[in-house]
Amino acid sequence: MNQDQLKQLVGRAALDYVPAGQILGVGTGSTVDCFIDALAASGIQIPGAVSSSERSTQRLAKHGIKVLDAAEVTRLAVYIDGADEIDGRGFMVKGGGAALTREKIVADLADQFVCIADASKLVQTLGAFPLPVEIIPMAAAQLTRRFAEIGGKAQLRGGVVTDNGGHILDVTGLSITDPLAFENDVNQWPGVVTVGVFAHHKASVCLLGGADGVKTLKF
Ligand SMILES: O=C(CO)[C@H](O)[C@H](O)COP(=O)(O)O
Repeated sequence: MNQDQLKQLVGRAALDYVPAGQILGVGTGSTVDCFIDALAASGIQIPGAVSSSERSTQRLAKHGIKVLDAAEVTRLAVYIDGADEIDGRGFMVKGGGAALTREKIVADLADQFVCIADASKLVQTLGAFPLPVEIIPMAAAQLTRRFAEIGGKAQLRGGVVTDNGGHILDVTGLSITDPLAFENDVNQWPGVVTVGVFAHHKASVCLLGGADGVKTLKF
């Protein structure tokens, strides 16, 4: 199976976690696109979804799935989203699709984070994938220097403006051995909107698609 087929496989597997009759949190990315398509085809009835991006909102709406504002809900049982990297403890790097801030906001509303990913996303240590950081544009130069101080090389993602009007720095050269401390630390830097380490909002479950099918990792 190629990567696209694995994404479709885990997208379908995630249907088992959809709480019928309840509002669902929906992430962003190509794996989530597969999930949204599978959800629409499944016939599972939900009253609506809280979406983490304009991209997912459009796809949900295209399928006739009602999209609710985050302010309309106080709690979600389940949030389903992809990841750029996930480690053996459920800590993740996210934001390859530039939706990390809204993803963290929707994840914060949810009791359970179901990560759907192909097996290439499972890593020993976070950091090989360039770490996305949403920033206030004015802070780009100073934040680039701050990342350099901890061994990271930050590059502005050209031509990208997030759904929130922010910019994205992609940071290479990091080895994130303590994701909780790293997230705490970088979140304090002025100009950082959201760092793409999801440690405080880690996965509860990961459905990992590989050659042998879907493996369920619980954290
Ligand atoms: O964090 C994300 C978007 O901001 C995505 O979940 C992450 O980039 C994985 O994307 P894909 O499913 O396309 O591999």
